Amino acid sequence: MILDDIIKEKKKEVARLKQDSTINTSKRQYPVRSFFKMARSNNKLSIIAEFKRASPSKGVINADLDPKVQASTYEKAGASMISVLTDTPFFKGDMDDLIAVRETVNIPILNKDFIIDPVQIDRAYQHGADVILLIVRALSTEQLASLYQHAKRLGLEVLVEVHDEQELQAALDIDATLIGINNRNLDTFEVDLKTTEDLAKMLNPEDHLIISESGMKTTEDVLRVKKAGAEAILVGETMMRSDNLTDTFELLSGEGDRL
Ligand SMILES: O=C(O)c1ccccc1NCC(=O)[C@H](O)[C@H](O)COP(=O)(O)O
Repeated sequence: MILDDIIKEKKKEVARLKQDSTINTSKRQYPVRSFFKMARSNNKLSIIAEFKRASPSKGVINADLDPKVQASTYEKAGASMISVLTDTPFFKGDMDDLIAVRETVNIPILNKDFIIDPVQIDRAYQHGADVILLIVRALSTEQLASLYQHAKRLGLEVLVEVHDEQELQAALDIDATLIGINNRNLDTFEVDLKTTEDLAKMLNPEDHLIISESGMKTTEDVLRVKKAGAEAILVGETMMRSDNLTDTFELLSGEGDRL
């Protein structure tokens, strides 16, 4: 299973990070921005645009893009947040990508990685992330609760990612507010937007902000998850392959034609 392989690598990375004396949360130079407030004050769907060079399901997507150029274009095109994949072995990203994006834009930044230890949260915080990702599938109940609390203590928001009812219950048990419903099954890589339709029914929009993640390519895709209750979408591949991001944003806002 790919997630097991990724977590194996993360354990090695965490061991290295624990020896890294430059990780220090007091070194953060940026204010923490709230994605939740931004999305709630937005009277339309919020778009989270992802910087993702490669992925296990698609291989290399676009290895050569400059994170500063791409981030600046995302911000100008109307992104509410930028998700930066900082995993190297499987996604060909790194923390320098996040640092470059933080230096370039003013909107919130999500550090998309496979977090299993507080040291990864400290590193994300130090370098200017505003939101971190916790994938329920990758964590024990205890790890999920303690990593969530660690991030909240630093003032970060936490996107808690789920793919089925049991995982959603785990997210509800820790009182998560930002719920990412991943339409991609991380075992099979199959993408089904019905995942958002099914799980969103279990959530109360007053208490939870639903972010539909993965597999969105067309206006119809977006309208479908929006109708199911998503207030935000997280889009990687479609953004990274786009040669006209203004058009892509228009289409994914539900304001244009089929991509
Ligand atoms: O994208 C993958 O292949 C993948 C494989 C294993 C774990 C995570 C994976 N993706 C991370 C993501 O959640 C997506 O990058 C994100 O939702 C955007 O998806 P997409 O718009 O389909 O690129």
